[in-house]
Amino acid sequence: MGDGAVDDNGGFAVDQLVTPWNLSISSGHNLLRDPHHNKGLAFTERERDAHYLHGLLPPTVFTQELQEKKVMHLIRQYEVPLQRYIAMIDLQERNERLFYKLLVDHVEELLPVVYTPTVGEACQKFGSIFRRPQGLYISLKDKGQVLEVLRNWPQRFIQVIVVTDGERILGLGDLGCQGMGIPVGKLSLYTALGGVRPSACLPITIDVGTNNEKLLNDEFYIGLKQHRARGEEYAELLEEFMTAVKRHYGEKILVQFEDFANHNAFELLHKYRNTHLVFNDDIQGTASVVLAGLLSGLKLLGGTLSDHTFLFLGAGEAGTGIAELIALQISKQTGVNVEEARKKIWLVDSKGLLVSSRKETLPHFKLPWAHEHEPVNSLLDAVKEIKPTVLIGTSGVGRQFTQEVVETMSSNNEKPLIMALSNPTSQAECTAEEAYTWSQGRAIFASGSPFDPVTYEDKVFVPGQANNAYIFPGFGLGLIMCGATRVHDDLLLAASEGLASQVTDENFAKGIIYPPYSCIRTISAHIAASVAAKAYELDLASVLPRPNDLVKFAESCMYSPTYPNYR
Ligand SMILES: NC(=O)C1=CN([C@@H]2O[C@H](COP(=O)(O)OP(=O)(O)OC[C@H]3O[C@@H](n4cnc5c(N)ncnc54)[C@H](OP(=O)(O)O)[C@@H]3O)[C@@H](O)[C@H]2O)C=CC1
Ligand SMILES: CC(=O)C(=O)O
Ligand SMILES: [Mg+2]
Repeated sequence: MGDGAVDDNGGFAVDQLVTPWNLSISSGHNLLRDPHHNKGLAFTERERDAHYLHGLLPPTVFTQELQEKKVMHLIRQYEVPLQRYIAMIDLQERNERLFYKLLVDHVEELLPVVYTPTVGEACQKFGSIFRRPQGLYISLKDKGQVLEVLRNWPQRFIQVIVVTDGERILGLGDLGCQGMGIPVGKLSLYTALGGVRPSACLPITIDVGTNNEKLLNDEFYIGLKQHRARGEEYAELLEEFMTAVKRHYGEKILVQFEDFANHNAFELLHKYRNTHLVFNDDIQGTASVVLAGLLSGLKLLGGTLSDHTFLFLGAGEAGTGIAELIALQISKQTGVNVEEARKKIWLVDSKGLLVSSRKETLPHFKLPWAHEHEPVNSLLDAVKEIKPTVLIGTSGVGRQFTQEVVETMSSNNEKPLIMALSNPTSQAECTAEEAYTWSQGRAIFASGSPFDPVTYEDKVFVPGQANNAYIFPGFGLGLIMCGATRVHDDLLLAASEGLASQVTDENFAKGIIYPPYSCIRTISAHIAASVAAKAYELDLASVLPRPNDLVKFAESCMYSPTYPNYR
């Protein structure tokens, strides 16, 4: 340091270059600031001796259970969901294991906080609640250097990437760079619900601009202030990203595409499904969770899948993805070809029922569903014409299942199965209360975001939560633990069967078609085992020899958030 370099600005002149050095082994103050190793007041006396912590903490020593009780008490005092979300993110950044302990032990209470619906609001207000950056941002400015950007991430051993470009965040539309809340939230579920180690999870947002004018005009917007790149410019950045990911992390890195707009989502899945271990949660994970609900729902409805008629409101990623998996399952069960099986499934988009006379103007992913029929413009008319036994909402638009729609479903069916899958809660096609009331307590109902139980004529109805969060953590764990190299549709069917197998007679007696989230770790282990078993059968697994008991193996692979003892 030369003469004159020192001033009152922290000891350095403002224009002096300084090396941001750090110690490599955490101890003392650094240990308390390291969220991966920090235990806060739970450091024991011995650990405080060994790691120079005396004086840096108040003298009391808490158990992890007491810490957990204290933080839950604190979080419950916040009435505004976003405050709870911020408290949880703060905890994650301060003490990662305590964060996951809370999430594992209070999953039903905290899922709506770190995931839908609150994560939607967090993304909308991301700029104002943004504290420390989470996840990795790759923008158009990084073109030509994506590999170098990946190398900046502190962890080298990564097993799962969840990536978004922010264009279709839940049913909230284009939130650009603020969509980062989604990969962060999804990956915290990978750990809490599926047991994948947090250090092996990498949330990524690809910023190619946004077409959200409000964000473009917001001086505090954190992303690129330009309209979205399309066509070749977009494809080139994604190609560079996918190549760099495989080069840096190897063949078996799982890439989960999340909340891309459908014009890119189908293309990316199609392009990379034969070269990478990729999976689109909105198309495939949603399909698997809904099929599981239908498989278990048949116990209440009666008949086989092929005895039913399905009508969707929304013919995008979720709608056509679910429809295709149902058709595949019907085809496998009955031996009819998939084209024939599709005839039991109808979809309505923003312009009405998909019918053959619209074929000229439909994108490729809707074409298989343009059946022979007169044009039908409204959902209500479609319900009257098609007489579905199952009605599924994947439109991203709230309150489309009107009283008349639900009443028509109920007059055609003793037990109408109604799923309002759109997220967050504001976009649900109907509420649980509406479904039970308008069907006079006869509907079997599930929604994408959670609803509280409803009392109708003195009877309590517990709605199911048909959310891909049931599937992707266990599905990903299954792929990782057997070293799968590609995702095959049969693995999705296996995941559905794994989930459906976890619904108990006690659940059925209450009219529930999904098992409670409180058992999610066991459920995930069964899903993982079912997926891995299928991967071994299809020769897609590379971890050999095949473990005999795949459920036990899955459980043994799961991360535990209990504190370790430090030497
Ligand atoms: N519960 C869960 O696990 C999941 C829920 N979702 C939710 O599903 C919703 C849709 O997602 P996704 O499929 O990816 O979105 P897409 O944008 O791919 O598809 C939306 C579809 O809804 C149609 N639509 C929009 N408005 C209307 C309307 N007023 N009437 C009829 N149809 C309409 C669109 O029609 P058009 O094609 O004509 O534009 C399109 O076909 C989102 O809210 C998302 O949060 C998604 C994945 C998982
Ligand atoms: C749940 C989910 O993936 C979605 O709403 O997009
Ligand atoms: Mg999604």
